[in-house]
Amino acid sequence: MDYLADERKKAEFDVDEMKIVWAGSRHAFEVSDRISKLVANDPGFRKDTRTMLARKELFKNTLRKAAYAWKRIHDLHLSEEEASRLRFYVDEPAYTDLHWGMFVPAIKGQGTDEQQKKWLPLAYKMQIIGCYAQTELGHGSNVQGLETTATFDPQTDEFVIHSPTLTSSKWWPGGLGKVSTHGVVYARLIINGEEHGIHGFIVQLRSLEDHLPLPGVTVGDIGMKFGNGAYNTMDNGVLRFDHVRIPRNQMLMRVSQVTRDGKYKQSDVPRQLVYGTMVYVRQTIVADASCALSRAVTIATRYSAVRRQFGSQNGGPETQVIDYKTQQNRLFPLLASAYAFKFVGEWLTWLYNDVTQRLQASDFSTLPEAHACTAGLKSLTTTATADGIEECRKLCGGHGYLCSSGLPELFAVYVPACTYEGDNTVLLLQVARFLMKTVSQLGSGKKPLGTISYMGKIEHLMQSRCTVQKAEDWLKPSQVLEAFEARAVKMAVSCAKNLSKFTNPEEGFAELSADLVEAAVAHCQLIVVSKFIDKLQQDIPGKGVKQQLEALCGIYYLYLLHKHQGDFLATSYLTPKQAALANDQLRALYTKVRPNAVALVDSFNYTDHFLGSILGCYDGNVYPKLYDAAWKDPLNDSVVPEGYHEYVRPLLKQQLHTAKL
Ligand SMILES: Cc1cc2nc3c(=O)[nH]c(=O)nc-3n(C[C@H](O)[C@H](O)[C@H](O)COP(=O)(O)OP(=O)(O)OC[C@H]3O[C@@H](n4cnc5c(N)ncnc54)[C@H](O)[C@@H]3O)c2cc1C
Repeated sequence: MDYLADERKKAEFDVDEMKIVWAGSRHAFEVSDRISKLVANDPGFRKDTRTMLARKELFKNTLRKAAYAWKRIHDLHLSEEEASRLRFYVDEPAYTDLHWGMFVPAIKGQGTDEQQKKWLPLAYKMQIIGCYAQTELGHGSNVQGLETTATFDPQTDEFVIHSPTLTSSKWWPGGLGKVSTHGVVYARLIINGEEHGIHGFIVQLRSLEDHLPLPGVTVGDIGMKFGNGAYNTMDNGVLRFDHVRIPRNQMLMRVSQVTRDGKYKQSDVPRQLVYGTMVYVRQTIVADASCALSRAVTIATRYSAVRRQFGSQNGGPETQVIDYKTQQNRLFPLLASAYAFKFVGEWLTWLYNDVTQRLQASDFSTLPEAHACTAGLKSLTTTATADGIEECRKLCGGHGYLCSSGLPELFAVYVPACTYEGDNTVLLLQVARFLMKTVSQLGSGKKPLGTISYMGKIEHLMQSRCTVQKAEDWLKPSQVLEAFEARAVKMAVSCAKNLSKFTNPEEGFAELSADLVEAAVAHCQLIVVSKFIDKLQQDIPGKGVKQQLEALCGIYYLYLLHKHQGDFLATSYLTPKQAALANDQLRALYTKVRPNAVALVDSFNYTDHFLGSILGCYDGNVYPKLYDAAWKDPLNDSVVPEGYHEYVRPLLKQQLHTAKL
């Protein structure tokens, strides 16, 4: 029986068409739909309660699943697109993620054609398994502080890779601890006693015969991480080198090279190419954010429609918690954010392709802007998603704290996204530097491009005032864009003015860094809002689909406007009355979205297998499932718990004796 059938009947739009919008195209929907069902119905991918497994068992289980996934991909002759969907739906953080997500892109982005020809076929066939070994015990964000050395030996035409200090130990690379045979290792290049900065080297770590570490290599796992199951399926590792020798041609030499006679030279390929890889990796992280958030929101929305508390009138049923305005005010902006992040992620994929094409034509004009924008969006979307998953847990009350809700695990797996591939605050500071540079160049005739082009309208934006007179005026895209642009410009200009008061700019940057981060956030929120609005300019078929997306877009920007109204008021763009009208419109949109909420999360098309949540199950039959699951807990495998007679009974006996009962 479908306990959410009545909710589904309320939908005012074509859910099947919305599924296609969410997937990106009909083709993408069909592939995703087919592969998600294939995974859900294959007993080899059964979801176990990972939290109940000890670490060794957990890891073994993950190895089995990842290997099984690999086998299925081969047996079924899946295309690369299908294979990547399969790995996604198997949903087990494993060495394969980093092999495909970091090791392969690093070789593609930084290896010469010859190096790619040699290493990529081995990596594609998984005859070697690779990790990405950059971070060390002593340094992560500050890459220039890495201490591992790669010293060129002209006698033997080799590099000697060495870890000179404890803090130079590689620390964190996923897949390194137990599985990888190779790594792209980042180290300081030294030739003839002279330093040439940090470079990547392909280093074999373990034997391809018996998988033992090669001489001079000390490697292991760094230990348990946050949560019990979660990211502990991954073998994040520690690695030390004791004068390990590798051939010269294993330095990744697309951008800079070391010749046979020990000369260091830049190749024809410009250094900026490395940014292309970063843009690629970060756009995948933004796509992951929309996925993780939509998953949490599905669980919280379905459960909020099932759960009833208070408000019974004349003996009727109690109120569904989704009908409380406070619940809507916490849940619907997250639902809207999931869609917003999806669309900005799609646009980032376009941006990556555009940047790649331009780079091939030696056009680097858009690269700094693309770099700042991917760094900022990675930061903005992962922070909002991590916070959003935790909010969804709270939206599910007590039951959200049970592992069977799927939310604790989702949170524990997701939250390191705020740290890996660049700490979110450090990334926002990079965006702020870019903003300050743009402001400083405004008078020079250099035209700001792409997502920063609004800075070209600085004179107008600095003077402009909001013209909203009634709540519905907040539905005009041009009005909304101007509000977000004016806020972003004014915050950036205010930072630039304050910075100019310092004689030492770096001192000023450090002192004002908290304000700079806020200006960067304002800029990034503008990007997300504008890409959502752009999406709505496209032809979107299907009854009511566009209207629902318009309502979600409105919720996204009006919620931000309400949350950050201090910014908008302080920059004098809005009056308090106009801010209040924005809030009135926001409430009206909640009412519009409410009957469609369950259908809007159905549009993500997640199987129960993928959701892994009793609270989020499609049929809404939550209570019997929770009750049954409780009895499967290992603690319930006998009536009297192990340890009771040993520890509790003697104490009890003692108490009974003293109390003379
Ligand atoms: C689950 C997980 C997987 C990972 N996988 C890999 C991997 O596969 N390969 C790999 O090489 N690495 C990996 N890492 C490491 C990761 O990339 C680093 O942890 C990350 O870059 C942050 O660096 P850090 O640890 O040095 O943090 P720190 O830079 O030490 O951050 C500590 C605090 O200092 C603040 N801070 C730092 N610098 C500044 C500044 N200039 N101004 C203001 N505040 C600052 C930060 O905001 C943060 O609050 C992984 C990490 C995790 C958690």
